[in-house]
Amino acid sequence: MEGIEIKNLVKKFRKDIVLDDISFNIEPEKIYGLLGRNGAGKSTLMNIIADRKFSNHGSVTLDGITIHDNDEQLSRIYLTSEVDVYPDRFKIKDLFSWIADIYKEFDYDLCKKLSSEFKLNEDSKFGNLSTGYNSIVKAIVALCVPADYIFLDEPILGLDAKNRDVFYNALIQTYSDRPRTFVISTHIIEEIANIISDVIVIKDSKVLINDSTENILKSSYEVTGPAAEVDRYTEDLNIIGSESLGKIKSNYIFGDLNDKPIPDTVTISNIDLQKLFVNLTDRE
Ligand SMILES: Nc1ncnc2c1ncn2[C@@H]1O[C@H](COP(=O)(O)OP(=O)(O)OP(=O)(O)O)[C@@H](O)[C@H]1O
Repeated sequence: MEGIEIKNLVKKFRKDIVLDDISFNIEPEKIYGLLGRNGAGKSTLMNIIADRKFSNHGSVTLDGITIHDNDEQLSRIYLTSEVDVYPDRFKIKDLFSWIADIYKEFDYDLCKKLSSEFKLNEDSKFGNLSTGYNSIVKAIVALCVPADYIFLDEPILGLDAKNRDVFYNALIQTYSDRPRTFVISTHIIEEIANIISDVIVIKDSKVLINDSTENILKSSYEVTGPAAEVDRYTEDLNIIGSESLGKIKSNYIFGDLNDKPIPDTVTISNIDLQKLFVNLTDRE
């Protein structure tokens, strides 16, 4: 199989099972949103895929070959670090040249271009960067390394609205210039909904969803109307949440609608990814 294949992965911290026998694939040339509540296991999963943390069981392969202790396969995977791996005293411009020396095909031109778009002061020392600029430096590096599978762990943490826009545009541009896979974990779902081609949702230590954004949105509905009629229409459906305002009720559905005739008083509309996520991950 082409791409990253995660098979029967188990990760425990002492007795806590963070990832419970999960299996799924990450395909070439797609932009994934990796979603999950705080503590769901997104960072842990990305660190295992990048071979920085070990699993208790299971395997991760890239194009059918194990990534574990395999430098050749690992050179095709890049994960932005949540811990600060760069020396504090490094000036940003020296940091960029240093990284360009390590990665022979590092896109130095793009790096310089992004640095200017983000108005990054390359004379600053890494250790003195603000939270936002710390994220920006890591994101710039991630967009310029020559890897085929790039994992960005909360890349927009601390970025202001303008710089989040710069980041999204840079991502779209570099992807269209050189399609490769990006896996982005974030809590700001409404902003990436239009960028990601696919969505992975982790809940209760399992992969709840791994599907195209298009398919997911096509199967997500809000059914609104008088409570009794809404409940009657949706009784056989996969209700993931509901809201009421007086006698009017909305039931949120994920999955197929039934063939029953839709009552005149009931309206059905699609819901956005953010609303779907909140309802799906809110349930016990
Ligand atoms: N080194 C560790 N030792 C013990 N428990 C850990 C360790 N690392 C992570 N955990 C636990 O594993 C779970 C998953 O953590 P992880 O950081 O992967 O979640 P996340 O989905 O990235 O969360 P967030 O969105 O809050 O960043 C959490 O309950 C966390 O406390």
